[in-house]
Amino acid sequence: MAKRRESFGEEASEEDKKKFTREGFRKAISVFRFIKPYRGLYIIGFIFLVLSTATTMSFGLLIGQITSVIQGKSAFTLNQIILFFVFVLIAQGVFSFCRIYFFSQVGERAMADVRRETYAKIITLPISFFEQRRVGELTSRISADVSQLQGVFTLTLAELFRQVASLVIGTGIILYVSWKLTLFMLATFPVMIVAALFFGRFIRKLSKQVQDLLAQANVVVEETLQSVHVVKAFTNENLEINRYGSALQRVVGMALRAAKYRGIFVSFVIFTLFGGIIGVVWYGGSLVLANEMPFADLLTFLVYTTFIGGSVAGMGDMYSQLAQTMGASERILEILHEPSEVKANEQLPLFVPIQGHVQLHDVHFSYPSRPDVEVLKGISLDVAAGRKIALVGQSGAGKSTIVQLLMHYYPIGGGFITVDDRDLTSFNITELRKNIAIVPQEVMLFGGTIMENIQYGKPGSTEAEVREAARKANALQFIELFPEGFQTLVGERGIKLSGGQRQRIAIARAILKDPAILILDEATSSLDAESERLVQEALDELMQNRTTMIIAHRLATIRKVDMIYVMREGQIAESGTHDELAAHEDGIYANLVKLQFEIIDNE
Ligand SMILES: Nc1ncnc2c1ncn2[C@@H]1O[C@H](COP(=O)(O)OP(=O)(O)OP(=O)(O)O)[C@@H](O)[C@H]1O
Repeated sequence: MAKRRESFGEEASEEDKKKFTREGFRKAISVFRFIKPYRGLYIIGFIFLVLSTATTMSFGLLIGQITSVIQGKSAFTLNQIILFFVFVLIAQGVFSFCRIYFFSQVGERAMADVRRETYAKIITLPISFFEQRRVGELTSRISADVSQLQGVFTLTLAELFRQVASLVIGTGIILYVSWKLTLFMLATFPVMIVAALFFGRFIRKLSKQVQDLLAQANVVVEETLQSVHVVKAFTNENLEINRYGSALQRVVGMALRAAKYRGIFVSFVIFTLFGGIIGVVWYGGSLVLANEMPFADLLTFLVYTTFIGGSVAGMGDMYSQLAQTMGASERILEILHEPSEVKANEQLPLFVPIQGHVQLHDVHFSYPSRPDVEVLKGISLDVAAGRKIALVGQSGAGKSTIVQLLMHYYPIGGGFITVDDRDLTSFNITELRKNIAIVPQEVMLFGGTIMENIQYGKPGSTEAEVREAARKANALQFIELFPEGFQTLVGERGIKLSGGQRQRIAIARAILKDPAILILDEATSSLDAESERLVQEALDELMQNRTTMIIAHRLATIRKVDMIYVMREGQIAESGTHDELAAHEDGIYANLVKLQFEIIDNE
C-alpha cells in the first residue's frame, strides 16, 4: 500500500512538471494582477521612473558638451554647463526618490494582498488538502515564497523598465553619434543573449529546488516547536538540531550550486561587456585619430556604451531573478487555484435553524489519502431530532469518521446522509456547520483571553452572553478565581488550563453556539472525580433539547442515551439501549461492559 501511495506522489509531481513547462511564464506573469488595484500609484511611479531615467541618460550628452567646452568648441561657458549639470543631478535625486517611494507603496500593498489571499485560500480549503501538506510547507509559502515576489513587484520590475529604456535610448544615441562604432559594439550582444536564455532556464530550476528544500527545513522547525513537549520528554533536542542542520545543509548545498552558476553567468557577462568596451575604445580611438569622429563624440559614445553594457548585465541578473521568482509564484498560484470549500468574504447564508434529524443511509467511505482502505462499510443510523445516541467500539472502528462525514469534511463514497430529510450535499457548508458543535477530545485553545476563547463559539457575542455560557458550563467558578477573570490569557503566552477546565471552556463555546446537533468526542483520559462531575453536569445542561452524538470511551457515561451503536471494523455490529445490549449474553457490548468493570474493580 505504501508503495502505491509513493507512486501516487510521483505521478502528481510529473503532472506538475508538465504543467510548469507548458504554462510556466504565463502563469508567473498572472501574479501581476495583484498590482492592478494600485495601477494609479504604479503609473505615478512609472512617470518618475521615466524622468529619472531621462535625467541619467542625459549625463552622457552633458559630458560630451563639457569636453567640447574644454576644447573651446562650444557656445556655452564651463560654469553654465556645470550649473546645468548640478541642476540635472538634483532633479535626478528627487525623481529617484519618488520612483522608489511610489513603487514601494505598490509593492508592499500588493504583497499584503497576496499574503491575505493565499491565507484566505488555504484556510478555506477542504480538510483533505491539509492531510497532503505539512504545516511548515504552507507557512513557508506565505512567508518565503511571497517575499520572493516582493522583489519583482517593487524594484526588479521598475529596474527592468529602466534597463530596457537605457538600452533603447542609449542605442538610439550611439547610433546617431556613430553608426560604424555602434555596429562594431553590437557584435558582442548575440552571444550574451543566447547565454542569458540558456543560463536563465537552468538557474530557475535550481532556485525552485532551493525553495523546496527551504520549505522542507521549515517543516522541521514548525513540527518540533509545535510539539516541543514531546521533543523534550524524549530528550531528542540534539536529534532535532541535527535533523534541522542536515536539512539546512541541503539548502546551502543547493543554494551554493545555484549561486555558482549565477556567478559564472554574471562574470561571463561582465567579461564580454568590458571586452566589448576595450574593443570600442580601440576602434573609436582609431576613428578619432583618422579624424573621422570628434573626441567629444567618442567620450559620449563611451558613456552610453557603459550605460548599455550596464543595462544588459543588469538584465541578465534580473532575468535570473525573475526566473527565481517564477518558481515561487508557481507554487503560490498552485495554492490559489485549488478549489475552496467555503468562499472567503462570502455573504453568509441566512442562518437557517435546523431540527437535527440525522440519518445515514448505507454510507460507505474511504479517506482520500487512502482510497484503497474502506473505513465505513455500509453504515445506517437514524437519530430523531433531540435524541441522544452513542457510538462505541474499538479504536479505529470508524466512530470519528462518521462525525467527520456529518461535518462534510469529505465527500461520501457511497450512500447518503440527510439532515432534516435534506441531503447533506444540498447544504451550504457554512450553514450546515453553524448548526453543529463539537466538544472535542483534545480542546485546542487559541492564544488570547478566556473571553475570546469562549466567544469563538459565536463571534460578536456580548460579555453577558459569554458569562452566562461559562456559568452553564460550570466554568464560572474557576474563571473567577483568576485575578484577571475572563481577561486571563491562555495558550502559548498565558496560563495553562487543566484538562477539565479546558473541556468546560469548550462546553461554554458550544453553549454559546447553541447548535441543533451536538457531537461529544469523549476524552479518553479520565478526570478526577470532582472535575468529572462538573464536566458531566455541564454536558447534561448542554445536551438538553439537542440531537447529540457521543463518541464514548467510558461506558458509564452513556447509560442514559436513547440508542447505542456498537461499531466494529466500519460496520454497526449491535445497536440498542444500554439495558438491551448489556443483557445480550456474549454480545460485544456486554463484553465491553464486563471488561470495563473488571478494570475498575482492579483499580
Ligand atoms: N484522515 C485520515 N486519513 C486516512 N485514514 C484515516 C484518517 N482518519 C482516520 N483514518 C483511518 O480510519 C479508520 C477509522 O478511524 P476513526 O478515527 O474513525 O476511528 P475511531 O473509531 O474514531 O477510533 P478512536 O476511538 O481511536 O478515535 C482507522 O483505521 C484510521 O486509521
